[in-house]
Amino acid sequence: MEPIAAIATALAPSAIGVIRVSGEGAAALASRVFSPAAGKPLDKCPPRTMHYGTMSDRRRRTVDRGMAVWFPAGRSYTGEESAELYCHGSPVAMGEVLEALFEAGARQAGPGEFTRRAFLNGRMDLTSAEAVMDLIDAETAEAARLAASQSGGALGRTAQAVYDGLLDLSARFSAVVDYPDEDLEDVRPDEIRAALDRAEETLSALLSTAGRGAVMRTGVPTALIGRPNAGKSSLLNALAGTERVIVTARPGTTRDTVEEPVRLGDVTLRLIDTAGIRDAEEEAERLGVERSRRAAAQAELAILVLDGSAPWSGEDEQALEAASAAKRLLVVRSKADLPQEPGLAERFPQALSVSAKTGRGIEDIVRAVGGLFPSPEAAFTLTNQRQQDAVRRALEAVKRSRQALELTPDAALTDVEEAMAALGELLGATPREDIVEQVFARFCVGK
Ligand SMILES: Nc1nc2c(c(=O)[nH]1)N(C=O)[C@@H](CNc1ccc(C(=O)N[C@@H](CCC(=O)O)C(=O)O)cc1)CN2
Ligand SMILES: Nc1nc2c(ncn2[C@@H]2O[C@H](COP(=O)(O)OP(=O)(O)OP(=O)(O)O)[C@@H](O)[C@H]2O)c(=O)[nH]1
Ligand SMILES: [Mg+2]
Repeated sequence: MEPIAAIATALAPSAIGVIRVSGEGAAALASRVFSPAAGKPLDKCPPRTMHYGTMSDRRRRTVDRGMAVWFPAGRSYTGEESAELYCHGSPVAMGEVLEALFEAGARQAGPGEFTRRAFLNGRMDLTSAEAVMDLIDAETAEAARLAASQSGGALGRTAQAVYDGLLDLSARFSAVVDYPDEDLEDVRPDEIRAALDRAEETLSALLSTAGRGAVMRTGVPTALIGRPNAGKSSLLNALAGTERVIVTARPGTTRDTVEEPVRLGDVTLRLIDTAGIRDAEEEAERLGVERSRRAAAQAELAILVLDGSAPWSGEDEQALEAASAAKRLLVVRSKADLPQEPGLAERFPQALSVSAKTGRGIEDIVRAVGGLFPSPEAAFTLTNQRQQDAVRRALEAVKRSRQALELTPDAALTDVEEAMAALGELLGATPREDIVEQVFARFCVGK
């Protein structure tokens, strides 16, 4: 394809900046802008080796000294002939080098265009391409790890295995339907049933993780809920390891919700400190309490903070109710360094006992959160709506096929093809051609 070029690194003064070129004649094109110090032009140097030299602008004046490499077609990221120039990370100098590349025949690459070419050249499926983008955008270490695994094809392989199973099924099916006179090994209904059940199982497992990917990308929205003075703000500070929010001995200190990302073990929480829940008289506090309830309702996790040194009260009751609106609930008894109120432990035997003051029990919270949000298997985690939609459609079609099988096998085949089309979308493959190809390859019809 036509050569494209772009600055691949951030446009900010930095130690090194990389310019990338990909497409037909990329090496020769880069050779007109980069001259190796050793004398031989870059495209005559061995590929995939680094060379030191000078970079020139449009008028062949030296703008930088750096390194360059070229990759032959078939052995590069995009699959096309490519080159990379390693300049000093000066936005201005790199802009000049890029202009020179344009003058030599490249055009500016669009967003994601290198990866799109890698996909078009069959070097990765669509889920891997998406994972490359997810990795770059990852805000949490966990999300980065997931994306790295998926960019290597973990999710794609799972979807591909389901696709291959359905392809095999429909290929046999089609052969029977299209060539009824040929002596073909018949497709046994129980085999079909088993194959469809396997597909359904895997697709269900995939769908059950939907949403988890999105939560992980930015962290788990987590509301700290409790009555005034329970110790919510102190707990946030203890978990964050800094005095992020105001703590005072006066009940009703926190009014507005305050959010702070906190990494606990493998999981990043977006901790939301909230106003203590009670029947507030003053308007600002009342509005604050409303926000607390809303934060809990929208949270993936609520941490209910009960003052371990004080008896259960009606306000705790209200807080428990508010916290229960979250998807998950973790109960903690605070102020473990003070004499404890025995009634609370009886009422909530599972509650963790923590002290923001001494740090006792904080490790238990980290462990509990890790248990609530275990690192999902990359092969089964859908990270976006597109993937979710495609898998949901595939699953529905497989279920329909399973039902149709008992009555109208022809309809069952149509549904299998629909499931494949949905998975094909997920992977970026095209099913129809594959089916035809397999029918002839595997069954030698017409021999
Ligand atoms: N310098 C540089 N670093 C980079 C990239 C890049 O394009 N250039 N990448 C771009 O995003 C990422 C790495 N991805 C890459 C994937 C494949 C190949 C590649 O050349 N593959 C060949 C050779 C494999 C081998 O030697 O075993 C191939 O698959 O045939 C390069 C980078 C991150 N780091
Ligand atoms: N001894 C002891 N005191 C604590 C602990 N945690 C909080 N406190 C005290 O309890 C009081 C209230 O703490 P906060 O963290 O402000 O409580 P809160 O739940 O945020 O209260 P509001 O913002 O009013 O809803 C303060 O005087 C804290 O010093 C603890 O672990 N041990
Ligand atoms: Mg507070």
